[in-house]
Amino acid sequence: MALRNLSKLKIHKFGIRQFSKEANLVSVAVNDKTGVATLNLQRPPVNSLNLEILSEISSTLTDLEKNKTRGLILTSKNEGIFSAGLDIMEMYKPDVERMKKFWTTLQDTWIKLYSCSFPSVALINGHAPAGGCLLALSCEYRVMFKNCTIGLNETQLGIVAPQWFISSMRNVIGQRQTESALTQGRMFKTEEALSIGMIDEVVENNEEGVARAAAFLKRFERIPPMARAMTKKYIRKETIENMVKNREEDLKNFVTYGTQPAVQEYLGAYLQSLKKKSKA
Ligand SMILES: CCCCCCCC/C=C\CC(=O)SCCNC(=O)CCNC(=O)[C@H](O)C(C)(C)COP(=O)(O)OP(=O)(O)OC[C@H]1O[C@@H](n2cnc3c(N)ncnc32)[C@H](O)[C@@H]1OP(=O)(O)O
Repeated sequence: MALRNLSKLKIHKFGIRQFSKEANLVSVAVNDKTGVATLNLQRPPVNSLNLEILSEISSTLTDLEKNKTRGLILTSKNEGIFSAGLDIMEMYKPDVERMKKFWTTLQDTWIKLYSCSFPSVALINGHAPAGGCLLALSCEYRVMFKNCTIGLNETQLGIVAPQWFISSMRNVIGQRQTESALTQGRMFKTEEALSIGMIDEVVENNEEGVARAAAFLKRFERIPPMARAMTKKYIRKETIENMVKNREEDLKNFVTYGTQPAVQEYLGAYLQSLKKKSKA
């Protein structure tokens, strides 16, 4: 078994090892035979990404890296919603200190996921707008349920996706499709996402999704992990370096832009529309 730091793991029945740490907004199960970790997002109702869940994702990624995980399946416990993206409550009428911590943690999480040495698959078992789409795009492969939507819809909310969100999409679907998608804030249905290469496979249900994700990860079984990881690092280097170089400025922009009255008004109206929809 390639896993190290076993003090953090406890062995469960059926050959699944589970992190024993008190993480309640995510759960992690590591398959004892394959070394593949499944990271479940579990913040009902919609897995919106607030400071706490991002901190848990971030620390879990650190643990997986230390434990020499052989692969990651990132998915949701709430079938029907992969993640509703950033928790708008973190941006609406914010406490600026928390807002800064929130954004810094999002940056850290993205850096860890985007640059992780192990292969990663997003099993998108529900809608994946905005920040949810970012998480999926940061993985190396995407398997998605039918009848869901995915995309960076920020412009529809009156906000602007940061450069590193844009690069994450451009690196998957190319410049032209990204420009068209982002300027419209377009959400793609599963089949549309497949046709432009935003996702790689469509599945009917969780069982099939897990099998397809595992099949992708199995491709690397005979590839020396070091060579694989270094190759990924070289390919993603420029995108990561650009983000890291500009992260202070990115944080400043987020706070300056996010606290502007016009942006707050848009966010408030958007929150209202979401709440009205859920009450209708
Ligand atoms: C501040 C400006 C800074 C500038 C740069 C910032 C760049 C930021 C980059 C990314 C931004 C984001 O990620 S913003 C989030 C964008 N997300 C969305 O637009 C998705 C919104 N949600 C939905 O479309 C739907 O909820 C869903 C399709 C994901 C699920 O639909 P469903 O019908 O199942 O659920 P409800 O719509 O009834 O929602 C239930 C419940 O959750 C609340 N909710 C939903 N999404 C969010 C969210 N992202 N943040 C906070 N809260 C959310 C919704 O209001 C309902 O609440 P109530 O039960 O209280 O009514």
